[in-house]
Amino acid sequence: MSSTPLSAIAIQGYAGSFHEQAARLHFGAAPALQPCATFQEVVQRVADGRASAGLMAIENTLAGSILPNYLLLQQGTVRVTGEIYLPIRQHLLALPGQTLADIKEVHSHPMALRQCGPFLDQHSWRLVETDDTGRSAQRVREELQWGVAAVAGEQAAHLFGLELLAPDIHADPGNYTRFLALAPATAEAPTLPQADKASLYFHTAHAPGTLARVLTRIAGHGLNLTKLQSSPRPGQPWHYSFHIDVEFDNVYHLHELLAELPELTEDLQVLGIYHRGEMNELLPTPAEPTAACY
Ligand SMILES: O=C(O)C(=O)C[C@]1(C(=O)O)C=C[C@@H](O)C=C1
Repeated sequence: MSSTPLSAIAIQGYAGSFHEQAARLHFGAAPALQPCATFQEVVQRVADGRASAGLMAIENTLAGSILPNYLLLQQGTVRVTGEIYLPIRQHLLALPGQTLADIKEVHSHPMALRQCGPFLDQHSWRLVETDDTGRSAQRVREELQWGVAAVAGEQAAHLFGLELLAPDIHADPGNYTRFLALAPATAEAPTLPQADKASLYFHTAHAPGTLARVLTRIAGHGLNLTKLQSSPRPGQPWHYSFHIDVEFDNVYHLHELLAELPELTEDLQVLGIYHRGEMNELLPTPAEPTAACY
C-alpha cells in the first residue's frame, strides 16, 4: 500500500470495475477515485496534476499485453511507482430471472471478452465492446436491458443487483491482470532502498546482435528479466523499441546495468524503480457498494 497521502487516483473504468478493486487494494479506502473513459485520460490526468496518482492495466495472463498502454508509458509523462497483480474472475451477469436462452447480446470491456473466448464462442451472441465491465453491468440494470448480459466481476453483480447467469466463464482459473500505479514523471522520485523491480524503455540500432548484447548484460548482472515487449517505432516501419521489466535482489546491480546501457541502447528511459507486486489471492466481494467513494 502507498505510504504517501494521495488526494485523487485516476483509474480507467467506473464503479464495479477491476480497476476499482486494484486501486483499493493498492491505495486503500481513503483516496477518491477519478473514473476515466480511456487509459489515455488516466495518463493525462496524472501528468497534468488533476490526479495525484493513477492506475492502469498493462497485461493479462489470458489476453496478453495491452500494447497501447506501453506506448503511453513511452511518452515519458508518468512514472511507474508500483504494480498490482489482481486475480480476475469473470461472470455472465443479467437481470434477475433471465436465462441463457433469453440472451442475445453480451457487453463488456474487450480484455474481459477476450478472457472468456472459449465460453462465448459456444453461443451465437452478438459481442459488444464497451469501456468497462462495471459500466456494462450498470447499464444492464439502469436501462433494464432484457436480453443483454454483461461480462463482469462479482463486485459489479453485487453493486447493481444482477444475477450470475454463468459463473467463472474466464478460460483458465489462473486469470490475473497486472496493473501499474503511476505518478507524474515530474514528481520527485522517492529513494526506495528496498526496491526490487524496474521498468526500462530503449531502442537498439537495427543491426545484428544489438538486443542480444543488452540481454547478456542483464543476465551478467544477475537481474531476472520478467518482461520483454517490443512496440513499433512511429515513422520507422518494421523497427521496434523495447520495454523490459527486471527484478533484482540489490538495487546496486540495477545501477551497474544502467551505467552500461547508454553505450548499447538509444533513448534509454527509466520508467520506474519500485517494489514488485505480490500475487494476491482471490478477493472477497466488498460488503458495501463503493460507488459513494467517487
Ligand atoms: O473493465 C474493467 O473492469 C477494467 O478494470 C478493465 C480491465 C482491463 O483493462 O484489462 C481490467 C481487468 C480485466 O482484465 C478486464 C478489464
